[in-house]
Amino acid sequence: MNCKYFGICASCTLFDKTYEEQLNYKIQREKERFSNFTTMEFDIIKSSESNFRNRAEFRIWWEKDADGNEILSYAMNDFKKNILKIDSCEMVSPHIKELMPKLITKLESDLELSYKLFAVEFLGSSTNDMLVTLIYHKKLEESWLTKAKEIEQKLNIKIIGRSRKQKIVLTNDYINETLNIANQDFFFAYEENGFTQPNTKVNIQMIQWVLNNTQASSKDLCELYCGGGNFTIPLSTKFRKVLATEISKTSIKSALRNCKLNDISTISFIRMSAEEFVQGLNKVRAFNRLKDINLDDYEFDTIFMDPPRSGLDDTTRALAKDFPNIIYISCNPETLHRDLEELTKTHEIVRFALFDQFAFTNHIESGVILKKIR
Ligand SMILES: C[S@@+](CC[C@H](N)C(=O)[O-])C[C@H]1O[C@@H](n2cnc3c(N)ncnc32)[C@H](O)[C@@H]1O
Repeated sequence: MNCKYFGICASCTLFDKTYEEQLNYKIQREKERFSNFTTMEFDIIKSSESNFRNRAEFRIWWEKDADGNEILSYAMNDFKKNILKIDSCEMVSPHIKELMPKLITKLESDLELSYKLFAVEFLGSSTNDMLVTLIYHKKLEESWLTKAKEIEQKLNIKIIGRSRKQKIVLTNDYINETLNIANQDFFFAYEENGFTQPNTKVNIQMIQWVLNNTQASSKDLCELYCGGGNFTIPLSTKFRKVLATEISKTSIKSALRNCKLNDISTISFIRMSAEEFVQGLNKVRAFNRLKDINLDDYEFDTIFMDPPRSGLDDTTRALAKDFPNIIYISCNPETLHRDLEELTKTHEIVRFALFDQFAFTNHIESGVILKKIR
């Protein structure tokens, strides 16, 4: 990657390798890790080599120049955990990269906007929508709002101001995204505080891979950890009905909005933790949140799970074993390996993919399709 901070900034831990070298290193590492389950060829989905992240967060660093003027810089940690001032980043999308210097110049020129500014978060879309969250260590007053509105208009972005117990939304708190999957446009609104996949091009290919490896079914899909419906909405085209659950209120709000945007009426989104949903489905406990859902109406043949780094808990793992088909997307190969120890007692792996969602870092996303054997 053509980055002047490569090897200094701690974000890209595999800085000493070319794109292909870092990818091959991760492929070999994961082949070895999962060799006790499968020796099949993995499907490999590559990232762009630079400018692939549609969200990014930077600290703000303050200092005085020789004339006593306040100078603002974006900052990251270096490998020794010291502050590293940066003026650009090769990981972020072209839109974020282009906006970074313009924004810092505007912020720096106005004390109302720059004073006690602590961090900046960018959330962009491939349709060029851009949400910028400015995080402060001070109470935001009406005077801040006026100034923030000015740069919102000048830079054609949406601004949110955050401080302790304060969230000020100037226009709205989401961005619009359109993903073209299998020649069909799917529409999403990504909430500022909800989970979104960081690498849009790899995300599109992950969804595509899941669709390619899912047979159209006259039965139903059960999804856990559904976020804002990133997989749910395209995948719903393959099933009669979908029941999808997720712990975050923000993500469920986003999922419901996304369903409307795509005019889909076959999905029910419920805010529940995976652990609670297992209790509800097994009728161990009654939940008010499930009162409008007749669980007996569903005839599930597939479970789709995209859990956080901690992977599945014991009860969710046990539940998954009852389904004929399991689709498991994982951002942590260690917990995926642990979960497969159990899932492969009843299911066989029929397809395995590695998605290089986090290029130049040690992280890699995996996808596994399992079918019931007994
Ligand atoms: C890796 S994200 C996947 C989201 C979605 N599949 C996507 O592609 O955007 C994991 C999601 O699990 C949710 N989550 C975390 N812990 C959970 C739990 N115990 N039960 C249900 N959902 C949980 C998070 O809020 C997050 O939205």
